[in-house]
Amino acid sequence: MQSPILITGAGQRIGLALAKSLLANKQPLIVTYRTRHNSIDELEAAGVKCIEADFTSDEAIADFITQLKRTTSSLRAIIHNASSWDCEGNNPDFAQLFDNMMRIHAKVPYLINMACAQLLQNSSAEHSDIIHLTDYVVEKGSPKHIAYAASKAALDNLTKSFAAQLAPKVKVNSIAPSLIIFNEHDSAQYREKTLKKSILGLEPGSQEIVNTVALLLNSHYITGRTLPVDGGRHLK
Ligand SMILES: NC(=O)C1=CN([C@@H]2O[C@H](COP(=O)(O)OP(=O)(O)OC[C@H]3O[C@@H](n4cnc5c(N)ncnc54)[C@H](OP(=O)(O)O)[C@@H]3O)[C@@H](O)[C@H]2O)C=CC1
Ligand SMILES: Nc1nc2c(c(=O)[nH]1)N=C([C@H](O)[C@@H](O)CO)CN2
Repeated sequence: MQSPILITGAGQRIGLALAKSLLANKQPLIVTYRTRHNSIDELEAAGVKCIEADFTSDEAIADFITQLKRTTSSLRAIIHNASSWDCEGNNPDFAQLFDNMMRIHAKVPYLINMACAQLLQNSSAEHSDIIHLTDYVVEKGSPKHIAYAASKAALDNLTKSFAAQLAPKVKVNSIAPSLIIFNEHDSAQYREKTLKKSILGLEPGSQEIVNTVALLLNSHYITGRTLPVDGGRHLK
């Protein structure tokens, strides 16, 4: 029996695309969701263990970990996807924003990884994986998303530490996307400006991350690294 893969924040967009792709390959899944999108009903009907988790406090994180450990004794992989793309322009309470960004992007992955290392070791697969979804802005910062970028940089650093600590059984890597999919509310002006930020100039869609996750899951020799998925944005 294959050990399940855990995906956090799988109710929509990239996380949901990852869940659907892995499910299509008969991979057992456990997902977290905050909002009960219709997609969660569909995943549940398809046999996915869906755990409600709004990671807004240490207690909520601990409660999720307790539920997870009641659900499985092993894990093939953990994909830390849950994220909030919030910014200083939307939040005058910078202290609260900073705490929220650090919690969802660094504290949640840190605490789950610390608590679940043995579950990953228990997998019957040759390797287990932790995959952190970071962001291109780890490389250069982001003047309009300062706390967000710093929190993703913290997550990037966790990749290196956990890779060293959990080798050789567990590989730990980051995927650092730039634009993958726009949000529904993004204006035509924002879309045009954003597409010009990379030298490939396109909105690739979630499949690009699905492919990158598959590459990492099938690798036997990549760990402690970041795979950039950014259309050559660094060359602009
Ligand atoms: N989309 C893109 O172009 C890019 C994405 N990335 C990264 O890729 C990953 C996936 O991106 P995308 O699909 O756009 O992500 P979303 O912005 O759609 O968020 C993913 C999920 O995270 C959940 N979430 C947010 N806050 C919390 C919380 N406090 N507790 C629990 N769950 C929470 C959301 O729940 P709910 O459904 O309730 O809102 C949502 O379903 C993210 O880590 C993102 O930072 C990086 C660069 C570009
Ligand atoms: N949690 C999220 N993080 C990010 C998103 C998003 O929609 N949700 N979007 C981006 C942008 O696409 C950016 O990469 C390009 O403007 C970044 N992070």
